[in-house]
Amino acid sequence: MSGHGDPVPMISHPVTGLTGVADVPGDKSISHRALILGALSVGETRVTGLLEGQDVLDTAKAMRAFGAEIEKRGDTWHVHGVGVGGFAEPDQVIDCGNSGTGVRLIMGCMATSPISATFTGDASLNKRPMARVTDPLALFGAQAVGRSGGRLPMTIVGAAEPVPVRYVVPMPSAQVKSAVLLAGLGAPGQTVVIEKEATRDHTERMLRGFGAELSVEDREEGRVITLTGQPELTAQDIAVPRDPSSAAFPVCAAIVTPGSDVLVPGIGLNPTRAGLFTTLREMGADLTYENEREEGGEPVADLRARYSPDMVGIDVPPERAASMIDEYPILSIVASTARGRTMMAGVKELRVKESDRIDAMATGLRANGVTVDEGEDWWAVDGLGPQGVPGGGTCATHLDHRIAMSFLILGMAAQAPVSVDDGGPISTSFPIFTDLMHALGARIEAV
Ligand SMILES: O=C(O)C1=C[C@@H](OP(=O)(O)O)[C@@H](O)[C@H](O)C1
Ligand SMILES: C=C(OP(=O)(O)O)C(=O)O
Repeated sequence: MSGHGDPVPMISHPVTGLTGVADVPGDKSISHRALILGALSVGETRVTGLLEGQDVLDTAKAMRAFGAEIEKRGDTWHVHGVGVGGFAEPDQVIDCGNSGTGVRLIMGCMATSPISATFTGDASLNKRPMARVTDPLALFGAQAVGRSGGRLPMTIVGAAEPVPVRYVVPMPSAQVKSAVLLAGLGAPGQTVVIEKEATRDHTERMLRGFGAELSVEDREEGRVITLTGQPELTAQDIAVPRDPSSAAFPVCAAIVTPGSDVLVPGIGLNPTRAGLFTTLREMGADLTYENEREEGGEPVADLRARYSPDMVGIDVPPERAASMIDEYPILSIVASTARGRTMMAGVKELRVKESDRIDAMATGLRANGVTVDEGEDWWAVDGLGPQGVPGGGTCATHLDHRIAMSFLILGMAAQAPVSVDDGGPISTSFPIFTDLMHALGARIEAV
């Protein structure tokens, strides 16, 4: 359950000299998948470094409702799976809280079992589009009945005799790709998923790691992923790398706050996730990769970010969007303190996240004295230069963790404090955000 209680208004004051080491939590995408694939395996999967954010805790609860046993002992999460085809029918509604990843991946993995389940979420998740997942699940033989416009609450009746599917994903979405692949596990024969633009590939990497037969080919039609259904997945030991999407916040805070020097160790730099860091370096950020290495098959480095007073606006290449899709809110904050215009195109997916992120950021930036232009699939921020943003505004976060964290970082580098109406959702992905930023020298308070 999201457990989202009363709004938590917060204020962030201008500061200088953020310094220290920022140990950010585990990767959210990999944490969801570790629990789901553990539940679909035979044996005991052990997970360390799991993100204990509300989104992932809601996925753990859902996996228990389908029959997996999950418990934490010491620092390790133990998942006793039921095997592919072994899901039980839940006797309660599955509440995925605020999490698009949770609900869409779980719908996928139950859709080729002869069971039904009803899904719901919080006020944000219940506005988000689900037809993008239920359309391909119907091809396997599953049925979905939800609210109008394909919204939650929604019941999925799994296919009793699933057939394999060949599906071209119509939008750049790792959640849709993953839902189809997870459904493909329960269907006999080969399921083929084609994506025109590469999105985060954790599902493919982890399915292989759990023993599935899966191949990926780059062809003219796109990235062609072929999965052989009905495998026996084998339990694994997983060390979850730290989340680049969470690292983005202390990294960007250091870049915009005078006198800062922050080390963010052990960050996964999978190329399908690292677009923000490339973009920041192109804008002139003093951001270096130290101690580059491989961990669990993923490239990892310690990120060192220092105050960067010579940042300039750039055109962010649209083909980079999928590799930094969750980072546009915080990029727009950095852009507001750079010199010149930053153009962000090819980003209409931002309109269907926890909030309409273009609208939420544009409105909040304007309330703090920044000029923003926008169209359906693009937006542009006119930078005011270092310490040039007046600040002083209050920003609506619309149950969106990334909007809340982004504006709290603006407050550190603006001329006057910046407020958010609700910092509560931060705990969905980055429960230690406020403590971690305080340890670096930030001044964020609940008001
Ligand atoms: O697969 C995943 O773990 C995710 C995919 C992305 O969503 P879309 O697939 O909707 O782009 C991203 O925004 C989300 O935070 C996590
Ligand atoms: C979009 C996000 O998550 P989800 O889609 O899982 O709610 C996010 O964390 O920025």
